[in-house]
Amino acid sequence: MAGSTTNPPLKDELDIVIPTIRNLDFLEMWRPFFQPYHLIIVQDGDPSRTIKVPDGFDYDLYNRNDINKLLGPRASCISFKDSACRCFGYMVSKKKYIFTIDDDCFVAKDPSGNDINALQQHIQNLLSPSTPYFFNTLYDPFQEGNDFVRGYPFSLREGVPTAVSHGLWLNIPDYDAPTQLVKPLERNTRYVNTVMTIPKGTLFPMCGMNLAFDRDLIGPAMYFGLMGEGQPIGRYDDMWAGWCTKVICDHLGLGIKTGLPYIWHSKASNPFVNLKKEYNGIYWQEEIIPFFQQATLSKDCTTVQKCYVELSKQVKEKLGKIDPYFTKLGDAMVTWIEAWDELNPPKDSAAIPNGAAK
Ligand SMILES: O=c1ccn([C@@H]2O[C@H](COP(=O)(O)OP(=O)(O)O[C@H]3O[C@@H](CO)[C@H](O)[C@H]3O)[C@@H](O)[C@H]2O)c(=O)[nH]1
Ligand SMILES: [Mn+2]
Repeated sequence: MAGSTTNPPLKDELDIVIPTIRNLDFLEMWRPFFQPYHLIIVQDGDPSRTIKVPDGFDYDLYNRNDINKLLGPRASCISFKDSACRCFGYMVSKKKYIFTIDDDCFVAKDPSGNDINALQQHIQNLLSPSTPYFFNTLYDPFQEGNDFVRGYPFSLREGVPTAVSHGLWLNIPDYDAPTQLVKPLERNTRYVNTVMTIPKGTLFPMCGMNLAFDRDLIGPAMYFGLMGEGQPIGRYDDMWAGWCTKVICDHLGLGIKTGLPYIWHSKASNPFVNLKKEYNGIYWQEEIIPFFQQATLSKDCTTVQKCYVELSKQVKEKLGKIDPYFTKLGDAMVTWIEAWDELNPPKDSAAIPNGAAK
């Protein structure tokens, strides 16, 4: 195990958010990298269960009683019995950056056999610009030992601020249930040493298990929707957040990167249980994707909150006809923003509303 980082980057500006229904022994493997940072643990399921956190970590733990107490009636927008509950951690954080990781994700090794400090790579991704307007064929021009290739317009080489860093996974890939059922033994052994900006106008399937983002730039868009108990859909929490986030990033001129870092995903969840959770999503997304591909936001939408509320109206209007669920979801999107703004008032009257692009 690599030695702990002597000078942890963004130590006081980043929270690590972990949704959990398990114990948190996985933190032992991450200790050298995570110990300097504050953890926000969102305990899902039965609040009377005690989740044991290994000694030596600085953390806040929130269970369902805490969520209900803090948000009151607005707690209805936070999912129960689904990893979507993690977005509560994004809302209560007071830091500029968030890294979220699942409790069955461990430290992976790079091809040289070194432990990968996923957090450090995410921070590097977030602190360097994105290039959504023109594709660099040598991939991330800001990566050490790389640059823009011939023909890349110099007027575009400054790039745009990076709002999201989407990491990947070795071992158990994030497959949907049908794929998992037909390929139960498939493991991802491919380590691709690159980071890419997702081009403007292109959606992507955002996975929440190894994800980091800039709260000030895009936080209010990171709502993981209504999933789990009482809802007709599950395991589309991160997908929904990713589609809303990408439309808003494109509108506000922000970037999203995918690729490094890798984590080692250790546990395959039950494909039959997953199929029950996903089946509506698999069917509905054939209409949801065109909705997001065609979504446009007016020029008055100058903050993430305004974009998000505008999007919620379109969700109700255009997706509400698929199923009443989307009307409920559209309302929950507004409740989320109300709760976000109540917990995250602008720092001072002159400040740009939280979540607005600088
Ligand atoms: O009801 C629940 C179930 C799980 N959690 C916590 O959420 C993460 C992910 O759980 P798990 O590893 O079992 O799920 P996967 O099928 O591997 O991954 C899915 O979860 C999402 C990504 O995070 C996405 O939908 C899929 O990739 C763990 O930390 C569980 O402890 C929960 O809080 N509540
Ligand atoms: Mn998992």
